[in-house]
Amino acid sequence: MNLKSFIRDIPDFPSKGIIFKDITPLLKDPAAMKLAMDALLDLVGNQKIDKVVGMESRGFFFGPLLALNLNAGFVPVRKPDKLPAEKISVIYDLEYGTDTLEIHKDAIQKGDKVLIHDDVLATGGTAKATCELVERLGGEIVQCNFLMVLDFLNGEEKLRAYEIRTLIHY
Ligand SMILES: O=P(O)(O)OC[C@H]1O[C@H](OP(=O)(O)OP(=O)(O)O)[C@H](O)[C@@H]1O
Ligand SMILES: Nc1ncnc2[nH]cnc12
Repeated sequence: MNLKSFIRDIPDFPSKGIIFKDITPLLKDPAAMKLAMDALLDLVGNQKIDKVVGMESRGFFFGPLLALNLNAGFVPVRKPDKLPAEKISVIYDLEYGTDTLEIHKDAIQKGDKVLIHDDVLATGGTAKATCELVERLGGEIVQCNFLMVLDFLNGEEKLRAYEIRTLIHY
């Protein structure tokens, strides 16, 4: 089974010139989901993880599954004004605009070993911003893992300080 065959291109979404990589065909197929989850877990190996941090919204699909399998907690990093308790924020650049991300102040303990997970690494703005939030709270980033990376956007350049692992390259 080839995971790439479960990811479809949607041209000009969400704006003209963007080829959107849609993972909903993968999500609706249980065998493909299991294959992707097991492969993401293999990327982590037996490294100790205390918290899996997933970014809104597509980091929420696999993030909690990875956390359960790693015997770790799951921490959501969310778009503005969604988290209810005390939080910190960071502004970041997207392939198509800018946005803000937030995390609860009590989500990470000092010294927590953290796995960052998202579906796509594009320009790297989202992942870099998330790493900054985690580190401001004292977390240690063990790995950032992604279902796919859009190599032509050079996101890995922004994340040179971290271990980056990805299942699929475009
Ligand atoms: O590497 P970057 O250029 O930062 O882009 C990657 C991010 O863009 C997408 O999320 P988006 O902000 O579109 O939000 P969504 O998951 O809610 O659709 C994707 O799920 C990543 O989080
Ligand atoms: N081209 C793309 N497809 C899906 N998600 C994205 N996030 C940023 N760029 C993307």
